[in-house]
Amino acid sequence: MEQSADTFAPIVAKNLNHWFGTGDARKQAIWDVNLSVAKGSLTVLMGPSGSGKTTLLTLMGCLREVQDGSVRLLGAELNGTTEPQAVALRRRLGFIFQAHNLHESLTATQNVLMGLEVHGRLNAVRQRESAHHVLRLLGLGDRLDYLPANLSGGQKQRVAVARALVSNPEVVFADEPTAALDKVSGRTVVEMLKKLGRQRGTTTVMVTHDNRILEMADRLVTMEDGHIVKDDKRG
Ligand SMILES: Nc1ncnc2c1ncn2[C@@H]1O[C@H](COP(=O)(O)OP(=O)(O)OP(=O)(O)O)[C@@H](O)[C@H]1O
Repeated sequence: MEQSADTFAPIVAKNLNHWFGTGDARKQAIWDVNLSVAKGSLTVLMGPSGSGKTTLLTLMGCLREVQDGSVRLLGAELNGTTEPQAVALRRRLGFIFQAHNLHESLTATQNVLMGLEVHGRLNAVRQRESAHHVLRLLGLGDRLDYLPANLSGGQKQRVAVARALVSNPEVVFADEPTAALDKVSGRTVVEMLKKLGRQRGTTTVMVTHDNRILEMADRLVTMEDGHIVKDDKRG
């Protein structure tokens, strides 16, 4: 049997549509989106406010029910998936949202889901070591025991990045992860994601308006009014 690149792609969206609201208020936010994301790559979703970037990211990230069309994530079809299957799948993912705030377009439950996934594979000491290791890589080695109230916005954001990466996720979904960061820490975060892509095959899909990140992406996907209007693969 012939196997296309899609067979091995960690994320494949096909003929994906999504609506919000009901009756007269029903509005289509995603229109016939087709997207296959290669393992180990860093893909940026860009486009104007309201163009559907976050909706697409959360559909691909198993944080929103697929209404119409298909999303295959790490080999599993998300359309019609059960909650236990979704929970098992989310354990293999990392989410970096503007996480010290709640994300406005997600429900409280969806926000909590991002932080709740518990990884029981390591004992407490190893977990602590891993957490310290990632925090140090992100330049927070001297802030290990600080409470969030005593951290700056950028430091809190880097803690959120560490939280997402400590479990070695296979796919990372990030929504404006560098918005609260200065130039150097923004670059550190993206370089870390790229390094994880090279070394471990970690795949990242990121929504960003941050021009500083665009040059580091392997692929720039532009959305307008719920459609993919441009798909620029580099390298
Ligand atoms: N929970 C919701 N209920 C109703 N409409 C929604 C909901 N979430 C998003 N929308 C609508 O869907 C469309 C796409 O929104 P989405 O948040 O995906 O866009 P975006 O490109 O991520 O925008 P931004 O850059 O401002 O975050 C918009 O018209 C938005 O108003």
